[in-house]
Amino acid sequence: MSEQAADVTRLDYDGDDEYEHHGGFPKYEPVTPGPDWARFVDGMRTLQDLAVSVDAPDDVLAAAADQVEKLAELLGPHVAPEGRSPAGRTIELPGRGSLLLPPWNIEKFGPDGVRSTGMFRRYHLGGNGAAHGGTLPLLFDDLMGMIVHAYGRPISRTAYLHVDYRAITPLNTTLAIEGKVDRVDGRKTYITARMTHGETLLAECEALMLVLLPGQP
Ligand SMILES: CCCCC/C=C\C/C=C\C/C=C\C/C=C\CCCC(=O)SCCNC(=O)CCNC(=O)[C@H](O)C(C)(C)COP(=O)(O)OP(=O)(O)OC[C@H]1O[C@@H](n2cnc3c(N)ncnc32)[C@H](O)[C@@H]1OP(=O)(O)O
Repeated sequence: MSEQAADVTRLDYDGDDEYEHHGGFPKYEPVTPGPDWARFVDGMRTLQDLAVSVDAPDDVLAAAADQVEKLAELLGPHVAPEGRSPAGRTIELPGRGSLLLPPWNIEKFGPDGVRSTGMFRRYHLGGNGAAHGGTLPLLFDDLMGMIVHAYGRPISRTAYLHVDYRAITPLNTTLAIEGKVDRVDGRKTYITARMTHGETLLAECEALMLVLLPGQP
């Protein structure tokens, strides 16, 4: 892997210390990139699905690996510090344009809560057709972050996230996730959320989010 790709894990590699902070977080602002960004992210999601599902002959894999290496070379020089890539900041795209996040769309965003709908895909398969158990806390954790933000509190850290799995979560089916702030106590924000498939409750979640102290990582 190139040196540029390794830089993804460094938050300050360009030496820029002019961010505004929530605790130690950089300032995140929504962006509206051009249509090629949406096309790129969508294509990468298809590749994620394929990468975990193909059983291809060696010559096909060799050709695919060649192209992947070329793509990494093309993109490597364009790595940006945290908070500067459109990934995670393109609100109108599924998963805010971040491949880390499942491709869900925000439908409601306000002080009375956040709701989003979407589906888990082959990439998120756990076993026997159901979503991997780890993908639900991922989605819930991100939702909690958005709920805190929508409530008007500074970006906070998850102190705990408790998930109760109530029913098997299907793939390739539109599901909903919704949550709201239950109570605030100083730095502490208590939030509850649920994931549903129509009338069926799939999972419930309770979280405690803590406002960070100045400079806290
Ligand atoms: C990206 C957006 C761009 C576009 C913008 C627009 C839209 C987007 C909207 C929003 C943004 C979306 C997403 C947000 C982005 C990021 C979210 C990041 C979320 C995370 O990145 S998540 C990572 C996993 N998370 C951790 O990696 C935490 C590791 N951990 C710690 O960093 C510390 O542990 C910490 C800070 C949690 C606490 O440490 P600390 O020293 O500050 O505080 P302390 O321990 O004193 O606790 C103070 C009081 O909380 C109570 N308390 C604490 N922990 C508790 C527990 N577990 N259970 C019960 N009570 C607890 C104590 O009992 C005490 O209570 P009391 O005051 O009553 O005594």
